[in-house]
Amino acid sequence: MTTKVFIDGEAGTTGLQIRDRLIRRADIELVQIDPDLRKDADARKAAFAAADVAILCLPDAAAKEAVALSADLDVRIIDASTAHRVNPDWAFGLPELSPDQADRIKTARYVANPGCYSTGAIALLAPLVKAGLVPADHPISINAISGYTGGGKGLIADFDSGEAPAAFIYATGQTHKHLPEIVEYCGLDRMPIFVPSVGNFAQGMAVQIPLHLSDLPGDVGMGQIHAALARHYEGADHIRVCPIEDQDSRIVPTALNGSNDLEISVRGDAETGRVVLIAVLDNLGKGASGAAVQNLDLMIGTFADRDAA
Ligand SMILES: NC(=O)C1=CN([C@@H]2O[C@H](COP(=O)(O)OP(=O)(O)OC[C@H]3O[C@@H](n4cnc5c(N)ncnc54)[C@H](OP(=O)(O)O)[C@@H]3O)[C@@H](O)[C@H]2O)C=CC1
Ligand SMILES: CC(=O)N[C@@H](CCC(=O)OP(=O)(O)O)C(=O)O
Repeated sequence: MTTKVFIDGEAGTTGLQIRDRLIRRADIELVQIDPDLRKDADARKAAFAAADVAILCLPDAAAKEAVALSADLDVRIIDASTAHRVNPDWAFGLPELSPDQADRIKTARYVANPGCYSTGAIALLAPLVKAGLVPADHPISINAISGYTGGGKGLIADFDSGEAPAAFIYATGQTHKHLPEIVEYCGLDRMPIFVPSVGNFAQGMAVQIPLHLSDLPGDVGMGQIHAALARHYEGADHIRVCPIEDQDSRIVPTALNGSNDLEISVRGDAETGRVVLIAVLDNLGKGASGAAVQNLDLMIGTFADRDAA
């Protein structure tokens, strides 16, 4: 039996990539909508009614509207937007967050995909806070560089037209929309300082968290930080922790483009405890479309279980 999937916002940056990932799959049937009616409430409601799962690749307001439109229908939702990420009625779509998170996603009606920067920051920090190595109130700084597709059609147009500078730093006012989900799912009591930037490359990103280990309680070493992360992600299909022996190779934000993978490096000087944790991922892969398909696959597993029962 095929699963019927409606991608609401299919013509956008995230939607197109999800479509590319699903179009050739024999177990998926895409529910199509007339492109001219893509913002028409009745046409979208009919598409929701025809689908088993809908993936929302829309601005926040349109995503909320989609949830209202489909509330009384038998359709499960994956939302790529920021609208529902810290809503307790939604499962957070990072299956590697904890041992039971994948099961939560499998059975949820509503799944909220993490943001691209958040995926990197949470992957780096949440296991360390949970292990008690980084206190919840520790002063955390997060620096990141993203490819310009992270800004959707608008930013892509700026770079395509040559109007954008080679790189820029933004959101320095500390109100970036990913901060609430980073605080929530890392288990932090204190808002980090977050400094994102964009470079003149289409996709890929690196998220960096510097740590002075001497500021952490106890006598935490770089090896302990690496071991805690390696233990947390042991057996994960899409998150790898690089060997600690590699301290010299360049870290390249575009290295995982086209994949649904995320790679963690623990770099620094073990002697002085000046360490930087780095996550590399494709903002359109594990940071958006790849993650949505990973969550869809978990949810389809639920359908398969139900059909087999
Ligand atoms: N790009 C990225 O790296 C990531 C994006 N996201 C999130 O995914 C969502 C989509 O982002 P992205 O793909 O980048 O954005 P885009 O701007 O590239 O695409 C958004 C799409 O939604 C459509 N749309 C807008 N309003 C409506 C509406 N009311 N009804 C139906 N369709 C509508 C747009 O159509 P039209 O152009 O015709 O207006 C467009 O096709 C956003 O919430 C974004 O924050 C999440 C993770 C990463
Ligand atoms: C480069 C760029 O502009 N990036 C976007 C975040 C991309 C992303 O993850 O978007 P969602 O949170 O909507 O999922 C930004 O900083 O707003």
